[in-house]
Amino acid sequence: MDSLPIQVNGLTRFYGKTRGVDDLAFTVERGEIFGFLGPNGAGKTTTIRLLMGLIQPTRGSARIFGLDCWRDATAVKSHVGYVPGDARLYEAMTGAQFLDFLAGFRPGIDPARRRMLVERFDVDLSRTIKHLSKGNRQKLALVQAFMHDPPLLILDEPSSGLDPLMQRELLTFLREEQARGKTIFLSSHLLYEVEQVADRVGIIRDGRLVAVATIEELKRQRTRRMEVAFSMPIDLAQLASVDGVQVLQVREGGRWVELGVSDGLPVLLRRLSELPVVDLVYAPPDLDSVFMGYYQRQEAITGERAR
Ligand SMILES: Nc1ncnc2c1ncn2[C@@H]1O[C@H](COP(=O)(O)OP(=O)(O)OP(=O)(O)O)[C@@H](O)[C@H]1O
Repeated sequence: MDSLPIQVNGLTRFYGKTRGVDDLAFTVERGEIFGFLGPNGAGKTTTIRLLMGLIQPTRGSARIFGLDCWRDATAVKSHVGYVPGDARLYEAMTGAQFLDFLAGFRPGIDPARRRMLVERFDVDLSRTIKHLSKGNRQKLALVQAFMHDPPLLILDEPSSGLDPLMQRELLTFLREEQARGKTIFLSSHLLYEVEQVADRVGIIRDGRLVAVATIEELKRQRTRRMEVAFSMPIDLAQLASVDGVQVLQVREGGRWVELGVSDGLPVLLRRLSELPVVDLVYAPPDLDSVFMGYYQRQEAITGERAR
């Protein structure tokens, strides 16, 4: 298998008149973790369903290891571990029966690997699936995707429903799989999650790819929000003069400020340490600030052209 794990070209899918995704183009290299980021309804699940050959493109193509995702869908599936966004499992089976059932289609599964995954993700195999909580179903969906040890993992919001501890465990596991040479396509609407593991990200909004960037580039684009409360009004100039810091809002007569931090955190912290801080919230990086960065840059480019 010399071909790229994923190669997408002009990929377009409409649902009647509704745009699912429009003219997507990107590749995923062997051995990388590629984050696929976008808000709800952006087109992540549509893209993944096209990759898995579950729906047909309106135009364009998607290839996995050189195979056409629609025409060669059966062959594609044997190379991929897939966690669907809405894990619809066989309700009447127990977890163990479900894994046995799937193993029937995928000969050669190593029982030790299956046991390791069940333990690691702490899956209760004895209960009927319809009686499992959302998180426990999700964990079972992870085990079935990783069980046959495929070279490519396609994961549609795999951490949804998992508690924070298990979310972290999943990210650790993905890094280990990458170290074993696996390629991972990870969709998420959580920037801070993707930032922890991905090498590159594709950002999708309203069905269109806004950008493909390395994590370093992405981090340069985004701003994080910080709220700081003080015991008395402060001189804002001390904060506003830090490079990479913007004062977004001031309330309570200068005793509460909201800052946008794109750079300069160490300098900012030194300044704050000299001020009468009583409380501080540093929000996780969010997707909106990334979009803002890209739109501002886009406007700057188009503005320059118009001049
Ligand atoms: N079966 C369908 N029929 C009609 N429209 C659909 C269908 N599936 C998706 N869409 C539409 O396509 C667009 C992209 O949806 P998609 O589910 O791919 O987004 P998403 O990024 O996965 O969002 P979420 O995170 O909410 O699952 C949305 O406008 C959605 O309403």
